Amino acid sequence: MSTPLFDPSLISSAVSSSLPAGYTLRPLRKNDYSAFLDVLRVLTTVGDIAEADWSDRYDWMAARSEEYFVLCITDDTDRVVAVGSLIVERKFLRHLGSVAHIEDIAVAKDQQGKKLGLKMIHALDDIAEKVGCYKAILDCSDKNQGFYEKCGYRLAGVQMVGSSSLPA
Ligand SMILES: CC(=O)SCCNC(=O)CCNC(=O)[C@H](O)C(C)(C)COP(=O)(O)OP(=O)(O)OC[C@H]1O[C@@H](n2cnc3c(N)ncnc32)[C@H](O)[C@@H]1OP(=O)(O)O
Repeated sequence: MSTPLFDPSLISSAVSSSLPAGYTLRPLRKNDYSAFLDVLRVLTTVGDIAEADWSDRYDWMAARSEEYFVLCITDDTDRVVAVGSLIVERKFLRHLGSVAHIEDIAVAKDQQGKKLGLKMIHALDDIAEKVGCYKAILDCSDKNQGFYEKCGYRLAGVQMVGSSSLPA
């Protein structure tokens, strides 16, 4: 079994124990390569990522294990069925406060509707609190607003995208 991306003790035992029988919450591991990327494809374009490039990116995140928290939910066969990330942004304001950014939430199509997305958000919220973030924020499309409201989030502000040549 490969080393987890971050300290597994940060994962809420209350959320873990509320998953359906046989499902587990755990940090991303390097050997999740194709399974993790397959779930992410439910969300958006991932592209063809060579295993060596995956490995380099994984190592880069692992070297920043107090900033990058990538979580997986696995089923009773250890298949990755849901993924989600929390990135900690360190600031000067709020007495050197930190903000948690919730990113890249995806549940495999055949596993949606089992509250796995909700549990993923609750587990990430719990990590945000444990590592001392003063708030957790995310961007989502209109069609997912209701999901995040069910997770306890509320609409606040407007997302703006720059007009530069950067792809959206
Ligand atoms: C910050 C970001 O990453 S935004 C990107 C979000 N990801 C995607 O759009 C990828 C494709 N979609 C998915 O992977 C999933 O459908 C998710 C993550 C949106 C939801 O995950 P699921 O596990 O299917 O949802 P879950 O079963 O936890 O639903 C929890 C509650 O939200 C509701 N819900 C789920 N999706 C939606 C939605 N799009 N709109 C409104 N309500 C929703 C459910 O009905 C449920 O309500 P209930 O408690 O009253 O029964």
